[in-house]
Amino acid sequence: MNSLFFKGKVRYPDYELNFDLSLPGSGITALFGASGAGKSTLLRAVAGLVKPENGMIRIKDKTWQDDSCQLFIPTHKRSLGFVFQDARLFSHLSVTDNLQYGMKRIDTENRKISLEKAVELLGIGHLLDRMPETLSGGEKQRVSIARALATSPQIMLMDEPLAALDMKRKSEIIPYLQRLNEELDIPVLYVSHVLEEVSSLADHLVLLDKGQIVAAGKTNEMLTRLDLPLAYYDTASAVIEGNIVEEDLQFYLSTLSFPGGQIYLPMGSFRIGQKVRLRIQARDVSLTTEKPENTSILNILDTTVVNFSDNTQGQVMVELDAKGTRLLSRITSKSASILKLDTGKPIFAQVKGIAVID
Ligand SMILES: Nc1ncnc2c1ncn2[C@@H]1O[C@H](COP(=O)(O)OP(=O)(O)OP(=O)(O)O)[C@@H](O)[C@H]1O
Repeated sequence: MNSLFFKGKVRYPDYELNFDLSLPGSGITALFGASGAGKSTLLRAVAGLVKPENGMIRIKDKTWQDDSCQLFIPTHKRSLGFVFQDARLFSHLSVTDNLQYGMKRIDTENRKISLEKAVELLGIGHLLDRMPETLSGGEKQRVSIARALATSPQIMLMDEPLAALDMKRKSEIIPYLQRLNEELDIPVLYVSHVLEEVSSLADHLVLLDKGQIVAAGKTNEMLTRLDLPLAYYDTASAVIEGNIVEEDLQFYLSTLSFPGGQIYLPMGSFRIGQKVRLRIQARDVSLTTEKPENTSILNILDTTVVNFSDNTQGQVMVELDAKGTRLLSRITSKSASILKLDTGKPIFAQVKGIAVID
């Protein structure tokens, strides 16, 4: 039973959250939605901090709540690591003592992640003797994540862990979260309302709105679905994953291969074989029916039109298929008319800008 299963209803005087979700038991799953959508409430229901009605909360082979047999495991007996927006470290304890505090509560046989491993994964070895008040916001948050990890939890629950940090600190922490995801087999539920954060980190995405689950699925499929609002954000983008297969020292370019083709990237510090995730914004993809020659745009992908949106203020969003990988392109409706856009039509996607995520 390698999956997560959450079902139930949480009722407040002016609000109701309904959920019935089956999610993969590994990777980062983002709970995404506007303020008040119910993301934190769902996380709290998983943690047992609120008790959903008709509830079922199952983490792989462990059942934490099953109302059909009056089972409810209280929060302190659930093996979970909770990370909040503010780090909530014990101010009178050093970093080491903060880390040990959580760990000591776990029986020796259940300690699967050593303190050293948690310290190494979050890169906080140089901070161990410091007191929390001497740490930056980003450092505090890394300690707080390490403290949660050191309890060897069956699941990590993160409630907007980067929200209190500025952009620079955010981008410093994201690689640690990615590493944690690659190296440990602990599922993470990650609450966020920032699309870029979700597309950088999440393998799966649950979209919530006004207490309802709108849709759930793999991140790129969700980002590029034209029937969901994510494709209409100003920063709407697709996320692709591939491997670095070649380096061109003359032109200082690396080639990334993914199922939909090849992409050239500035060489940077990639190594051959490295897995790389890229974000391609819809506004950076233009379309042409003829394969362009003599163009300064290096990345041209062979695609098919899957679907396109109605004309909204002169703009059309186009969903493209590059041999199984979905991309988005935002063009003007005049361009759509010139291109005689139609579903199933083969078309070349010219990618003008790419952001390397990791
Ligand atoms: N203890 C409570 N009592 C009454 N209403 C509550 C309680 N906790 C949350 N709510 C309401 O439930 C709704 C969902 O809140 P929740 O915090 O889950 O949303 P969210 O999606 O996490 O939003 P945000 O991004 O603003 O944190 C809100 O309308 C909120 O006012």
